[in-house]
Amino acid sequence: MVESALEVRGLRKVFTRPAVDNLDLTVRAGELYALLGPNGAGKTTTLRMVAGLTQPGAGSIRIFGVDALADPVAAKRMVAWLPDEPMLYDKLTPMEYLEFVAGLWGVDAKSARAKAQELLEWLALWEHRAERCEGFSRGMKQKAALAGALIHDPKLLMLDEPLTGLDAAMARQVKDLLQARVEAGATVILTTHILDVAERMSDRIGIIQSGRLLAEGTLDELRTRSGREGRTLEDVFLDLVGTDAP
Ligand SMILES: Nc1ncnc2c1ncn2[C@@H]1O[C@H](COP(=O)(O)OP(=O)(O)OP(=O)(O)O)[C@@H](O)[C@H]1O
Repeated sequence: MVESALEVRGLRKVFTRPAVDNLDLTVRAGELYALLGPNGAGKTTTLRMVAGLTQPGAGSIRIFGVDALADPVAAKRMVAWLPDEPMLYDKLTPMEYLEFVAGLWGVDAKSARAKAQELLEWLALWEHRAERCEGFSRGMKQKAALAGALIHDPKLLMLDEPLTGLDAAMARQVKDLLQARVEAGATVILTTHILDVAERMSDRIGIIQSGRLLAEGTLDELRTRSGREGRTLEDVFLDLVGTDAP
């Protein structure tokens, strides 16, 4: 049986209204899972609960079998979370930033430097390794933050809108890196409003609306479910959620 990277059951979070409402999700180990939904559907809130950044009102979260609510420290060691507007220590160079983050995770200095070099090369930041991040473009900062999220080799990587605001070349670098992580055995969950990206990159897709799961499966399974064989993910998505833009 394939081990689940993530099992969310009956997850609930209420602010003034329910943002996540009795949500079930299953993400298999080693897949790239796209979590889609209209604005305000509850995607970020869900992933923030999985990352241990906000407490659910009800429900359970298991990460590689570990109960994330009962044992948050063990769960967090396996997880990386990249928000849509990540925070960077601007006064540091990317190399210093990565060494700093690696230190927080207890990665030894030699492995940290090797890993940092590998990530910065992947993301075309190696030639900027000695420059302070404060002079970086938004896309370069986003890539440096992604490298920081990967420095401890998380088994489960969750990214909120990782490609938004990136030009074509930078988006390609990030997509290639994520795909390489999946090929190396990691599990990736990303949210995106760019449905072409979800269509091309993901193994499976979950669509949520008003905090509830509308559908989950491969693109073909979603097509069959919505009676839209041969159609694009955009057609299927709009059918399932109604006319809301993604
Ligand atoms: N800290 C908060 N306080 C109050 N309401 C919140 C808070 N965070 C999120 N919400 C509300 O919860 C709902 C779900 O928001 P969330 O950010 O999870 O949606 P999303 O699917 O990620 O949306 P988007 O695609 O626009 O980023 C929204 O109605 C939002 O206004």
